[in-house]
Amino acid sequence: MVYKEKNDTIAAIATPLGEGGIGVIRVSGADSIQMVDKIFLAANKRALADRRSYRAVYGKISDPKTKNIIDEVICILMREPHSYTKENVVEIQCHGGIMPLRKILSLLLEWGARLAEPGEFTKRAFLNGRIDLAQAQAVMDIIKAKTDASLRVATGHLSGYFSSNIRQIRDALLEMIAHYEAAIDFPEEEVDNIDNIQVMERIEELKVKINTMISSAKTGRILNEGLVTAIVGKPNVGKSSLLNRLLHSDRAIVTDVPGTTRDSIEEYVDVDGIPLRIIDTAGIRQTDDEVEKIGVDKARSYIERADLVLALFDGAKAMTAEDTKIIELIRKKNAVVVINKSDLVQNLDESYIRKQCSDSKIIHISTIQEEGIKELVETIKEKVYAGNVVYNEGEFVNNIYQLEALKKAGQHLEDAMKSLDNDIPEDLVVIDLRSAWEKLGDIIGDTVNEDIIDEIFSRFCIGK
Ligand SMILES: Nc1nc2c(c(=O)[nH]1)N(C=O)[C@@H](CNc1ccc(C(=O)N[C@@H](CCC(=O)O)C(=O)O)cc1)CN2
Ligand SMILES: Nc1nc2c(ncn2[C@@H]2O[C@H](COP(=O)(O)OP(=O)(O)OP(=O)(O)O)[C@@H](O)[C@H]2O)c(=O)[nH]1
Ligand SMILES: [Mg+2]
Repeated sequence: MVYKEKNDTIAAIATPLGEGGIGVIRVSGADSIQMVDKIFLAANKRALADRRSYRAVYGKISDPKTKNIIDEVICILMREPHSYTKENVVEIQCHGGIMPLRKILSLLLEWGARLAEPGEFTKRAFLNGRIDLAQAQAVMDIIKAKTDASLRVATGHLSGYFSSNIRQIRDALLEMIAHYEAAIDFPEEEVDNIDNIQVMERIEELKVKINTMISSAKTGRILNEGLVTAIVGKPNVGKSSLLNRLLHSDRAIVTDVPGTTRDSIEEYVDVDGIPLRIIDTAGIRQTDDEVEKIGVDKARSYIERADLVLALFDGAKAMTAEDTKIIELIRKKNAVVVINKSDLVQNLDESYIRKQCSDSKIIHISTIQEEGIKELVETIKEKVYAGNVVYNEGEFVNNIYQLEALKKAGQHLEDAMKSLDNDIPEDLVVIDLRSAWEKLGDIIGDTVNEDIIDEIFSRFCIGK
């Protein structure tokens, strides 16, 4: 890789700004230890420069010019290459308020440090070879994770699980490329004759692996961003009650007046590790009320946009024209039919729903008695994980950048197969194989260009 980064000394506040127990300022670069020594006085008077790596040293930060003491702190010393960035790192732990943090940072800037860009510490960890690009992106996913499952995906990526799958495919490609190149360069020599059929079989295997990863991206995205779940149904069936039940709180207003919910409400909820973005919609019916009409239109558009629709019916009442309208709207969607109020005497004829929505599961619940909620949650989970051949969460593709690179790599392999099929000269096959190898390299940051790297790290937070 032809990518050079100045290794000047950078500093940033690494903890959120607010009131907290402790705040951390991070300094990284060749001069970081000498720089901190200028403003830090250890209780035992020894300079950090004389201390061994991975020491915590108690002392005070003061302004060398005014001699004013700013805060009492603990400094942690990590010498290169044994630190996060593989450079000399000092972390200053002060009291967690904005004044000590800002004053210490500005002193460091005054004494020669440069303010770190967002993600610059992790970028250095990447450029200095501690982690690859997929692992670096996982660091940010860990910080952003909101549920157990999304955290598991991210830690799987950070531990290199995902990257090693990519590396295996790349190694296999490189072996094929080398073989072909030897045959092209030394046609007279005793290079093993290449059996194209055998090569095609091996490419096919690699393509299956890539496609498996591509198909995991849908679940990966859901675990990262949340499953957009719309609760729809005619007025008064208990949509808002279900939202509240899943949220374990009284978020939405529930009354026995049909048409209570006028606008859609969106809430984020962790359902057994799966992040759901639940939308409680206005009951769908013919109405002359102008405001309610807008709600109904919105409900329709949510059915279109949602990843999953929970279609609610009132089990205690006979089917109405409004119910059949709902059925018509959800028939071809990824939907679960939920029949509510199972605690009451049942009057709903389900056979029509069963016939019309033959692909949808039907679940009976009572939001009041909390019946069937567990089964509903299990069904949602099954839907999220369905169709994945990958079972280890650390292998899920969870970002668009990786997905696009995988798709392009798959396309190049497809092209290589076509060329082989049509007896196109081997040097052209090699070009396709090499393009696929390069695209996979983008994912782990082996072949990727500088602009893309900058773009990726610019989305990180400050101090990371
Ligand atoms: N205080 C602190 N906590 C942190 C970090 C940090 O940089 N500082 N991390 C990041 O932001 C994460 C941990 N990641 C890290 C990864 C490697 C090394 C490191 O110094 N590795 C050395 C020494 C390992 C050893 O003693 O065996 C090495 O691998 O050579 C430090 C943190 C989360 N917690
Ligand atoms: N018996 C019984 N009543 C329920 C159940 N779930 C909801 N209800 C009642 O049904 C009525 C309507 O509930 P909501 O949650 O407001 O219904 P909604 O579908 O949001 O209604 P709109 O917002 O008007 O479209 C309320 O009186 C609830 O207490 C249930 O499981 N059993
Ligand atoms: Mg409602």
